[in-house]
Amino acid sequence: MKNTFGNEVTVTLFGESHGPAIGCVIDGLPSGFRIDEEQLKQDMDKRRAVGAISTGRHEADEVQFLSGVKDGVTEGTPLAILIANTNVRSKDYSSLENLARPGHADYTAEMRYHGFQDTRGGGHFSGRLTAPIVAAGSILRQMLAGHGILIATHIASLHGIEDDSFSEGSLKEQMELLNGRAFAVLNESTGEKMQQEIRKAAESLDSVGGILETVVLGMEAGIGEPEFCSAESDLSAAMFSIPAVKGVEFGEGFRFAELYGSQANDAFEIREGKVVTKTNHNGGINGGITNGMPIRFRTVIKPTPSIARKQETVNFRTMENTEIEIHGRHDPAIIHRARAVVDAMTAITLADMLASAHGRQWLKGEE
Ligand SMILES: Cc1cc2nc3c(=O)[nH]c(=O)nc-3n(C[C@H](O)[C@H](O)[C@H](O)COP(=O)(O)O)c2cc1C
Ligand SMILES: C=C(O[C@@H]1CC(C(=O)O)=C[C@@H](OP(=O)(O)O)[C@H]1O)C(=O)O
Repeated sequence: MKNTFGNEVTVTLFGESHGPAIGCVIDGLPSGFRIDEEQLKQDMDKRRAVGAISTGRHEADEVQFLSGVKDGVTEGTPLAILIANTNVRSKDYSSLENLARPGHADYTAEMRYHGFQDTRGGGHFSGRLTAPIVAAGSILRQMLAGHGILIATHIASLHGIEDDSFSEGSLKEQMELLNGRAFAVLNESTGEKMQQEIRKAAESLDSVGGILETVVLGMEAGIGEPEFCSAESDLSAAMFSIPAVKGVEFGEGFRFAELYGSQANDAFEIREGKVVTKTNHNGGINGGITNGMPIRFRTVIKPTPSIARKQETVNFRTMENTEIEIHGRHDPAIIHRARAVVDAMTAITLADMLASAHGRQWLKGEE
């Protein structure tokens, strides 16, 4: 099983949705970093399910440190995080046994694990496994913040409803605003419409998806590798590790296809003694290496696969065609919760890249 991400700083995930607990082990951390547990709780709360726009499976998502932390300070040894599963309802899955939920991982899990997988609540494939990712990401994001690196994500669009765009002049203020919001939109009245759209989908026994847009400010130039471990490859590998992510694009992304080179290029200039670009169509990365401009990428989150409508499927043990009706507790949209996971995976990836360049102790603010 390949459940470890990273090189210098690694995060290993474990657990199943209906097991006793889920968690992760973070290795390669610097020693002597004081974790802001209040900030950690706020980050966990951004992913937690609340209200009618999320799954009815509400959990406290309380983070327990099993090792690697003494008196709130990292020891530099493996930091093990445990989050208890306290609200499982496994009977929801008894009528679904051996049926492949369309869009979910039940059939591929069967092919990969030969009948020994636990598919209840999505098993190891569950969105639930993103809770420890957010915990690990929060700790690393706190370290990056000490170096002036700021990460923020908004719901750029949800089922066709578009949020306002980031504006170059007030990027930092917009990012701070987003990080303080439970529902990550720049325009709150658009946010209301999006939440209405999620409730509408749930009422019609359906689900919706959308696009998340992430910006990273304060990332230095010169980080990354030219080909295989390019900044784009590492960040997209991180994004594709998040369940329900089906596409990632940097800068103008697929819109580059419609542009001339003269429109796609970012002209350079010297501003206050620094090399900058006048535009940022390339999303802060050239040749796989950061260029010091804000990193900008978009991630598409598909509609939740488990919907209550009747669907066609198969029983993969009896090899018969059949129909499936899913009556459990599911998110009518994943996107507003996935935003915290995208931020976390961004922090994990950038912390790993920076620790590879400068050494792990640099992360806590030492050269
Ligand atoms: C935060 C979060 C919550 C999720 N909630 C659900 C859910 O309630 N029901 C569901 O069927 N899938 C949910 N998913 C998505 C599935 O886990 C995912 O679609 C499935 O594992 C198949 O993987 P794939 O979509 O990447 O191919 C969630 C994902 C995330 C990130
Ligand atoms: C519990 C969470 O989401 C779960 C993700 C999920 C899936 O298939 O991904 C299926 C559901 O699990 P259950 O059927 O046990 O309620 C969701 O509730 C969570 O994200 O914390």
